[in-house]
Parts: sequence; C-alpha cells; structure tokens
Amino acid sequence: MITVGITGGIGSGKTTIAKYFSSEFGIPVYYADIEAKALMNTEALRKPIIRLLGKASYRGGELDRKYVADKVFKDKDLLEKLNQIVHPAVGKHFKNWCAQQDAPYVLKEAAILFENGTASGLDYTILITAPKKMRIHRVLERDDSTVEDIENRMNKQWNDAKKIPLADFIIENIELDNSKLQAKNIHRQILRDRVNT
Ligand SMILES: CC(C)(COP(=O)(O)OP(=O)(O)OC[C@H]1O[C@@H](n2cnc3c(N)ncnc32)[C@H](O)[C@@H]1O)[C@@H](O)C(=O)NCCC(=O)NCCS
Ligand SMILES: Nc1ncnc2c1ncn2[C@@H]1O[C@H](COP(=O)(O)OP(=O)(O)OP(=O)(O)O)[C@@H](O)[C@H]1O
Repeated sequence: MITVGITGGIGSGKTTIAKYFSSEFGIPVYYADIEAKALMNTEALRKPIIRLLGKASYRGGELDRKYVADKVFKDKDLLEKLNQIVHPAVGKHFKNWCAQQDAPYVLKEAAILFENGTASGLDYTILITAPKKMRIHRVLERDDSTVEDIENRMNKQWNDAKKIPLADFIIENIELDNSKLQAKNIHRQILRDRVNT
C-alpha cells in the first residue's frame, strides 16, 4: 500500500485538502488527530495519560480536551511526553487501518509528521502552507480559540521554512480552487509514479 502523509501547521487547511482527495478521487484518509483522541479514551492510554497529567484529564470517562490542551501547549516537556504516549499507538493503529484499505494509495492527515519522524515511514509527503496571519484568522473564524491559544500551538510546530525542503509536494493553500488544482496534479503524479515503478 502506498502511504502519503498530508500535514501543515494549525489552520493551514490540511483537513480541507484531505477531504478533497477523499471526495474527488475516492482516496481513503486516516485522520490522525481524530483517531488519536479515540485511542486516548482507551484503557491502554488512559493510564499513562493520567499518570502524566492527572485525573482531571478525563471528565465523565472522556478525555477533557480543553484541560489537556491547556496543560500541554504551554509546556514543551509535557507535550513531548504526551506525544511519546500517543504517537506510537497511532502508528500501530494506522498500520492496521492501511491493511484494510483497497485503493491506489492512502492519505494520513496529521499535524505532526516531520517533527516526530513519522514522515520517514511514508512513501510521500504533502505539505500544506499558508501565511501565518491567514492561518490564525481561519482558526479564529472556525472555533472559539484565542490568538494566544493558536500561537501556543504554532510554537510547538516547525515553521514552514523548516518543513518545505523535506516535503515531496507542497500545496500553497490560499485560494481554494487553486489548491484543488494543485491537489489534482499531485494525485496524477502519484498515480503515474505507481504505474512506472
Ligand atoms: C491536546 C489535545 C487533546 C487537544 O485536542 P483538540 O481537539 O483541541 O485539538 P486536535 O487534536 O484536533 O488538534 C488541532 C490542532 O492542534 C495542533 N496540535 C495537536 N496536537 C499537536 C502536537 N502534538 N503538537 C503540535 N501541535 C499539535 C495541530 O495544529 C492540530 O491540527 C490533542 O491535540 C492531543 O492530544 N494532542 C497530543 C497528541 C497528538 O499529537 N495528537 C495529534 C495526532 S497524532
Ligand atoms: N483556501 C481556503 N480558503 C478559505 N478558507 C479555507 C481555505 N482552506 C481552509 N479554509 C478554512 O480554514 C479553516 C481551517 O482549515 P482546516 O480545518 O482544514 O485546517 P487544518 O490545517 O486541518 O487545521 P488544524 O491544524 O487546526 O486541524 C476551516 O474553517 C476551513 O474551512
């Protein structure tokens, strides 16, 4: 199975573009942040997370996302420790998920790909970029975060300049129709490579 990572900083539009690959080309998408949160609600992860962040990490038996986010996005060390609990479980779950897919390739949509070395296990990577101000504006419009919340998350992610040389493909996601054209070209390129190898 050919695996393609799709990543980008907060508010870059990676979910929007991943959904386009799915709806337009029928490509199966693994949404790592959604799957991660489901895995964090399993017994196997609940225990180490409570040990790291305390009992308040769960409320009514469910992960308290706001509590956890407030703790880890203000503390690099805690976030790294949480990543070390969550990311291996996501990696394993993704592998099992891939084995059940029947498609020319699959997409793994994840906020963190280059930062934690996950990219090296994938066949291709697509980086979604957009100017920082635009990304902040998009997230403010989308949910009830504050600029401070968004910047705290941004500061825990590599900037585009560091990720651009590592990516196989880049989509500059400013105007959506143009981004879709870029996505179509990448889709075609992956299919061409597949036939030629
Ligand atoms: C702290 C949590 C519970 C907050 O949940 P919330 O629903 O508010 O955010 P969600 O997970 O949907 O992420 C939204 C955005 O936050 C940023 N973000 C999330 N996790 C991380 C991280 N580990 N490092 C940097 N940025 C991150 C990304 O831009 C992401 O797209 C959650 O983000 C989390 O558990 N993160 C650590 C584990 C992780 O890396 N999950 C992502 C997929 S592997
Ligand atoms: N080209 C675009 N033009 C206008 N709005 C856009 C564009 N791309 C995405 N958006 C909007 O910006 C917001 C952020 O997009 P999206 O959720 O896809 O980003 P993301 O990178 O997955 O964010 P996060 O890191 O927070 O998960 C959404 O409300 C989306 O509809």
